[in-house]
Amino acid sequence: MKILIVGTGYVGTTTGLVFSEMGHQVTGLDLDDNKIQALKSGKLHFFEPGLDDLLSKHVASNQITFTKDAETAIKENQVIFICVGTPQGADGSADLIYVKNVAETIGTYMNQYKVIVTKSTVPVGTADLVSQWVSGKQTTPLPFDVVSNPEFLREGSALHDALNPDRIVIGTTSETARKVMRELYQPFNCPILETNPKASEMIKYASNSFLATKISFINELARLCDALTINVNDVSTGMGFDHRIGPHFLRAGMGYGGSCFPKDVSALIKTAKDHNLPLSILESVVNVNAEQPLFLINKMKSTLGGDLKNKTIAVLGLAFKANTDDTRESPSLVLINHLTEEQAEIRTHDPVVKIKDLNQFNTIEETASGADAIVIGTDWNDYRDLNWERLKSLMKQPFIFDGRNLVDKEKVENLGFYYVGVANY
Ligand SMILES: NC(=O)c1ccc[n+]([C@@H]2O[C@H](COP(=O)([O-])OP(=O)(O)OC[C@H]3O[C@@H](n4cnc5c(N)ncnc54)[C@H](O)[C@@H]3O)[C@@H](O)[C@H]2O)c1
Ligand SMILES: O=c1ccn([C@@H]2O[C@H](COP(=O)(O)OP(=O)(O)O[C@H]3O[C@H](CO)[C@@H](O)[C@H](O)[C@H]3O)[C@@H](O)[C@H]2O)c(=O)[nH]1
Repeated sequence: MKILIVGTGYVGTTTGLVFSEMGHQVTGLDLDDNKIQALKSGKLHFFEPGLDDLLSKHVASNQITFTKDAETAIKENQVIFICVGTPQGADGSADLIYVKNVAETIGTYMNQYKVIVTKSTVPVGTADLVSQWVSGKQTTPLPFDVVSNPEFLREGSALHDALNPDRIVIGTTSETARKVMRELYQPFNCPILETNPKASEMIKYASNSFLATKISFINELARLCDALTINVNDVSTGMGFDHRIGPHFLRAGMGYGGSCFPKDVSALIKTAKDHNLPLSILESVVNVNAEQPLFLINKMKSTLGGDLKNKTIAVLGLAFKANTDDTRESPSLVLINHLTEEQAEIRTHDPVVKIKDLNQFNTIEETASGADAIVIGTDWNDYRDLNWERLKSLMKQPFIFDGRNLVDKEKVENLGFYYVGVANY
């Protein structure tokens, strides 16, 4: 099949490469010239393990090509995937400006029947809006169908997740489009749910919101565990053995971040408010998440003598989680903001992310030099087993605040560190 992917970010690039791998002829379209130039030369413009090999392979064989030419790309492809961003708007809703722009561009240039597939995360009712936006730009009425096909991949394991999804959701009312989607997903060995566009759109928000709820649940419980000196990791493990609960997304830490959970939970809350049906559980999920970095800040204050003014804090990790260069809504950056408000001196490190103006150092040793405390901000494997003896000799005071419960507490305590995790006893 000939497939057009509009938006070559984390989702679009991964999706395009997975379809290339399945033998389809893929075109990636983006407005951003830098991204297109990089991708054309086989270079990934973001960090995502494993994806660069697949990119060079399929660029070399021409199984995937990249362009900025929307008109030609739309005319030449019958199946079009919309993979552009849907960031959080000022009122909490998903901003559909990029989706609208793509839909109108398709309407302007389409020359024959198209299957328009929305992979971006979009609120309930967007499939109807996409139809209106496409029709609104057509000068001669041409047939098309809109399909909702949400994406569930995670950054850091995007390729694995896209190749091995837990499920595929196809939301359409068109038999023709359904057949095309079935053929496209035929090689995948997972449940395929066929439903209408609205249910499909809701499944995506419900899934992310439920996962965020699990995280806020365990984070709030961690605060109680901490007060009772109970190891929350043991509690998660014990709960997780119950199949009805499951072991995943019960890791206590600094709260969830990233380009999805914060904005998607917020968008679902806004949808509910618009229908006068407040989602009180999700509102609490957001509140707990906003408070969570303060748990660590308060621990730091009480441990380091009441306040953090002029204390030198080495923050290890800037990405919102391990194995990505994405810092959108990163809990580590939220923590750094709090530390800055507390007038702490901050030194930072990340194996992949480079941010100007963040007093960043290339090595962990440099970052820790003269520090009153090390904070683990991201669960990078690189920080799991450090040369703690050496770091201790470089630090002013041997304090570790582990926002991810990553470090071996016993080991560092035996080396003379004072360790504080998130109810990690
Ligand atoms: N990142 C994830 O892990 C993930 C997972 C599942 C779903 N999603 C959803 O997928 C969507 C995309 O997310 P992302 O993280 O890949 O975003 P991204 O910001 O990495 O990429 C979006 C791309 O779209 C391009 N773009 C914007 N308008 C365009 C236009 N009119 N024509 C062509 N290109 C255009 C941008 O230049 C950018 O390269 C969002 O709705 C997101 O919620 C993301
Ligand atoms: O037990 C856990 C699991 C995750 N997190 C945090 O939660 C956030 C999100 O993590 P994760 O879900 O692994 O990353 P994303 O790439 O944001 O993926 C989520 O968001 C995507 C975009 O919608 C969806 O496609 C995925 O299914 C969904 O997992 C990160 O800050 C994690 O550190 C925790 O604090 N505790």
